[in-house]
Amino acid sequence: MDFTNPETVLDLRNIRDELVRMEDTIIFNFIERSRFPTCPPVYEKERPGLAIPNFNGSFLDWALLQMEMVQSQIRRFESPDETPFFPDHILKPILPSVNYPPILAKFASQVNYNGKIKEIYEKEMVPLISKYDGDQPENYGSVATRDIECLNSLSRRIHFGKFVAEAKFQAEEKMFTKLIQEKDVEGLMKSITNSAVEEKILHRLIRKAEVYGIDPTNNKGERRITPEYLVKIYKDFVITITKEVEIDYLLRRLSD
Ligand SMILES: C=C(O[C@@H]1C=C(C(=O)O)C=C[C@H]1O)C(=O)O
Repeated sequence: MDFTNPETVLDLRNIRDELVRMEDTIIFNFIERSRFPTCPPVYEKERPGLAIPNFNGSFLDWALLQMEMVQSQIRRFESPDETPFFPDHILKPILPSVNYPPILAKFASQVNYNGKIKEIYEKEMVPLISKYDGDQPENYGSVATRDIECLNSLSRRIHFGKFVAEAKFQAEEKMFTKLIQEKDVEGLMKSITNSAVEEKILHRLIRKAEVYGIDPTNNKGERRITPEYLVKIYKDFVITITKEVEIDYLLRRLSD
């Protein structure tokens, strides 16, 4: 997949191959996060002892914002597959523009589900992937660093739904145009859903969690990530929100 060559990006086989590859990134980021407890103060706004001057947000919010401000200056968010959590705060790149050819509709950057992704990650995923429910102040920096890696990999995977939607729209433009004009959300959901692909993903995740999630030298049988939790995260959140992105993108597509 080469973002300077739109044909390679809008080939659904290439997109699905990239989604498979992203599974490994997400699983290994979860494994790294699973070394630490939940550390609730990291996610609390204006937590006493963690208060950051002149900033209204949590310790994680502050760390994520700083990271995005730095990475925006090295051109990260020029890439069509990167979506910021703080779009109003990214800075002008210090590198010359790559001038990627247009791949998605002009409104694509407005389809941003990072607020929802971050809320679900903090409330639903962190309790499932953390070592235990507890606090470890000496590791707040490590926890925020791991969380940022998890959030970025989840965001890229879920917002790939825009490429999936564009590829599907171009492959069946007449059918999707009718559904969009009729604002038939149910019909759109039915048309974009491929249950066989989803089932294959969930079965593969179980195998990957069984293989990656256990230290073969660990004779206590301790797991670093459970297959059940990984399937729940993908089924209830990752795939579900990816399809919301697809529908949102398609409902706007005729405005391009
Ligand atoms: C991503 C696609 O669209 C839908 C979403 C999927 C997912 O998020 O994994 C998988 C299949 C489809 O139901 C696709 O068709 O590959």
